[in-house]
Amino acid sequence: MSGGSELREDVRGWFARRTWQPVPWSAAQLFEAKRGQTVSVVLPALNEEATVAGVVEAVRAAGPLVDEIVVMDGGCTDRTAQRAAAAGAKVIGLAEALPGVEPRPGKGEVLWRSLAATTGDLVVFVDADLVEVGPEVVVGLLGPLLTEPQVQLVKGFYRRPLRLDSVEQRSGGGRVTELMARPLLARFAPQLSGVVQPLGGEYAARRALLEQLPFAGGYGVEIALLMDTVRRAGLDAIGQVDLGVRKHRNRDLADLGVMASEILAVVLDRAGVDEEPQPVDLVQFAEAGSSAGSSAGSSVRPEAGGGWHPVVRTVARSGRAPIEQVLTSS
Ligand SMILES: O=c1ccn([C@@H]2O[C@H](COP(=O)(O)OP(=O)(O)O[C@H]3O[C@H](CO)[C@@H](O)[C@H](O)[C@H]3O)[C@@H](O)[C@H]2O)c(=O)[nH]1
Ligand SMILES: O=C(O)[C@H](O)COP(=O)(O)O
Repeated sequence: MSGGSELREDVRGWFARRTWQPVPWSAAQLFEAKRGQTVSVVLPALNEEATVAGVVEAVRAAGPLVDEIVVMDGGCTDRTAQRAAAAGAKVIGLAEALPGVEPRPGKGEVLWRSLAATTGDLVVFVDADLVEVGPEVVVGLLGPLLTEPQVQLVKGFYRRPLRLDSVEQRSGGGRVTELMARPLLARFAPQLSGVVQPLGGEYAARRALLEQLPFAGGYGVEIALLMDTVRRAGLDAIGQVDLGVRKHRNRDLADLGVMASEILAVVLDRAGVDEEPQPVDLVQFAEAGSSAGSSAGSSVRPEAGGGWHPVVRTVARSGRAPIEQVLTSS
């Protein structure tokens, strides 16, 4: 292991200027600072019936700071939509958000379409699988946007417990962040290495920025937004706030392998290394009788036989052009 180097000067300066810990604003102060601006909070949700209502209630507790709460139904087959609506959110389906544009799978697609389904000048994204969450998520993320005109994108950061098989470790979450995203940023976008949680699903931005950025289709969406924002607007357009502790549904390693592959493809694209990537067959291994990953979006083709067998999951990079191009042409 190597170590002991200094933080880059640009990163050290940015971290000092653009990191807020702890969050210094109250909801009431920020409500005053809105001055006519409106706020939409978007919860992307794919089968989150166990948690979505709790997240909606947490956002509602931010009071009049928030003008609309939209749960984007990413194709749920459970009771997410009913529970979100009962908790007070507007629920919008993918096709409804952008009629005439065929929906594609993936989280980035859900977020991209949410821009067509909402109107706020400021847009806050909060994952729908969070547990033990409160209004400070929204308050914290809006603070820099409402008080620092130069800031355009605000990422949340937190301590991340890891909860597997009903056992909770105090930290250890953010496995893809530590093993894939951070090493990739160090190599291809080191000016972003001061971002504590580059993959975090809790962030806010000015609509004017989001509508002008392309959106990666799957789980590459967050790292792409970071890389595209810094290229377009510079490091000081990004801020980050300490949101305390974040607990969510921790996926299994096989699913995270797919997520990591999607992130790799997006970073290589943005870095100009692999701008026209072909779909990749990610080969993972499962023991007979177990399931290697369970999420939708990738093809799973277990081979016959006992013992260990390969499971092939195809990872294709997809993405959308800036939504302003769609909205202005329709
Ligand atoms: O096709 C999808 C996939 C996910 N989601 C929703 O998006 C949120 C986050 O998805 P999840 O699968 O729980 O992601 P994580 O394992 O938590 O991954 C982390 O890292 C990802 C890559 O940066 C981010 O997209 C996530 O927000 C971030 O929490 C949840 O509300 C999902 O229901 C969709 O709506 N559609
Ligand atoms: O952000 C990440 O690194 C991935 O979502 C994985 O998170 P987890 O290790 O907390 O499940």
